[in-house]
Amino acid sequence: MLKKKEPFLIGVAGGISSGKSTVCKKIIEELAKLNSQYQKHVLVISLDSFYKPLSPEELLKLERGELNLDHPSAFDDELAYETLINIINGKTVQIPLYEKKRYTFSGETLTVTAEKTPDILIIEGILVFYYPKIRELCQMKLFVDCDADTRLSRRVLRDMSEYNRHLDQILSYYQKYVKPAFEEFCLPTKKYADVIIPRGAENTVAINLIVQHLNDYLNSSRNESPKQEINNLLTVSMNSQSTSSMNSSNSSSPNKTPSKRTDIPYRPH
Ligand SMILES: Nc1ncnc2c1ncn2[C@@H]1O[C@H](COP(=O)(O)OP(=O)(O)O)[C@@H](O)[C@H]1O
Ligand SMILES: O=c1ccn([C@@H]2O[C@H](COP(=O)(O)O)[C@@H](O)[C@H]2O)c(=O)[nH]1
Repeated sequence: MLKKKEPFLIGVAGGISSGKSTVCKKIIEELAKLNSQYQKHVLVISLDSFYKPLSPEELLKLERGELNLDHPSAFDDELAYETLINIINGKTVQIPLYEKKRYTFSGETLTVTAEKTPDILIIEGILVFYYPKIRELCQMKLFVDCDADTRLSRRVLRDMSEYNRHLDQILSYYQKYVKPAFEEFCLPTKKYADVIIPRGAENTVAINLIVQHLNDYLNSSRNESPKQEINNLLTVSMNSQSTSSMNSSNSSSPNKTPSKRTDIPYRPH
């Protein structure tokens, strides 16, 4: 068997509740529709998996609404970068799954082995394009655009119905941290996007263009054997189902490699 091509890395950024996870799922669904004998594996990782664990003191601060989880310092971007590099290099990695509701890791991990190296790897999160090393690793950068009112109303609904949070707590946290962090750290990264997607997954024109580009890339991956068919959409995230893994497929076709990336550092075991 010939060596498998390294994964094509897509970054998906956008404000809170802008529809990042939904766009990822839609891309996966549409890719799967372009069905043929070559099964393709798409892995979605959430930047949530790289939240820095909170100490008991920090948890108390969070309870008092005094800890900013929307700030770049809340994430271990170096660990996120190394994990992406290791997946790209076909190393086995453990990705911890995060539970937003409880502000902590679930204790479960997703193991990505060399055999399970994806054809397409997606990293999604509010600050994916904030960190230069992660941003520069992405071969396709998508920014999901959504107005602030819609995002806030979705956030209120989610936090109240799924996380049992109180309205006054949600709104004060939003005003104090979420909105300023969006304006200072997330929105300015929109300029790095290759594609800005208004209306998120509803934007079928944008989704179809993206899927077509990915399908061209997948069709150029001729140096591999057909993979076994796995289940369609295996959701592994404990929060908003943002870390998910699935197979899609493509037909055989021409050799075309849209990849821009040439300098992936090699990380030994
Ligand atoms: N285009 C859309 N139209 C209507 N509702 C949407 C749309 N995209 C996402 N949603 C809903 O908004 C909420 C947040 O979407 P999600 O994809 O989880 O956002 P994010 O990953 O950016 O936090 C979910 O309840 C989702 O079903
Ligand atoms: O434990 C946590 C960590 C973060 N959050 C909030 O989530 C949003 C970002 O999530 P999206 O899915 O991208 O909308 C951010 O505003 C954090 O404050 C949380 O609720 N719990």
